[in-house]
Amino acid sequence: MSFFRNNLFIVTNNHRLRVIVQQKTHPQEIPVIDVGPLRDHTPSDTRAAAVSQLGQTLETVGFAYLSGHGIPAELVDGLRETAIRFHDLPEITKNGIRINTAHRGFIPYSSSTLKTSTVDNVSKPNLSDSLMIMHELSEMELRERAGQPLQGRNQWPADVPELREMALRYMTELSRLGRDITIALAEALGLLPTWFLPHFDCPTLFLRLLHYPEQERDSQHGIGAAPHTDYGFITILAQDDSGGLEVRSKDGTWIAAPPIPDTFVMNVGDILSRWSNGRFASTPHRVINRSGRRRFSQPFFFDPSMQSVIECPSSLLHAGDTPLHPPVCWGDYLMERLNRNYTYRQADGK
Ligand SMILES: O=C(O)CCC(=O)C(=O)O
Ligand SMILES: [Fe+2]
Repeated sequence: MSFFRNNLFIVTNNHRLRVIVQQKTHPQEIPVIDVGPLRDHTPSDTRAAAVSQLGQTLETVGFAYLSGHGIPAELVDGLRETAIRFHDLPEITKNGIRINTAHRGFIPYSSSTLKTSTVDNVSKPNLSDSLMIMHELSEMELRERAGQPLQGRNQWPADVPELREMALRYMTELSRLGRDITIALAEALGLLPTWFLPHFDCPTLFLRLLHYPEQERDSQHGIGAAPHTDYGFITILAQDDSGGLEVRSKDGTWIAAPPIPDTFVMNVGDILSRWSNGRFASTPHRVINRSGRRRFSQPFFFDPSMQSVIECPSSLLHAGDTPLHPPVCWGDYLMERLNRNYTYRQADGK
């Protein structure tokens, strides 16, 4: 169908149907937004313009490239190189830090399937493996939060000791960026700039160091990441130069989101979409590694505190409207999804 929709047909004078293939490039679809002005919180015209551009893009596309973010390239590339050293370790070593019940550690192939995907009926596992790192807790926090979901120790690989410091620095820097964006999102919604902040007192952070194996370029078998939306608030992604990330546009076509140097790809997750009563779009995306080599990416998920109750602010509703969703506790919402999508959390291991 999309072939007929996307192309122009003309009947030539010898009655042959000629197809003028219209290369569907979408140069404007995922804009690059300079978030430099968002780092300074004092009101200014440039700040207001960046807030408005971010808001409009997230309402329509749900995805944006962020430039001017101030995160050193040396840190982004350094983390990727360190992640590659981890993925190069023997399988037996990586399996020594297999994912724990606090959702931290190595996730081998075939252990995550997006069964809760609202996009596709997905049953095949994703073709990737990864190291999952979450917010790091001090000894005191570990004691205080003992027994609570997702509050445990990260599992650091002893054979790549530099990974710990690098990943923690990366999470600190990206949390700073996440916070600046959170303030801007409140402003874009017409709320007080600080409106979301109390919900991020103990943010739920995920840094996933993903590796997609080499696949034949035109392989029909296996997809790196099946079409899905992210569960949470916002995702800030760095990817290597392989390409392969695709975003579903409103008309159903898949558009490429290739890497652009010195930018991150940012997208809205389901809980932000829900919080904004559907105003911000949680857009489906997928990964197909057609590069003919391994692909590495590092999504950072910036999410609320586990206890946070997500309820659409009444000022976002027009008179007489009711919210699209009832209030939900973020921690409950998240655990329901993790329990269904990760085989290691299921008693039968399936
Ligand atoms: O690897 C990528 O580029 C995207 C990964 C992704 O969509 C995810 O982990 O949710
Ligand atoms: Fe995703």
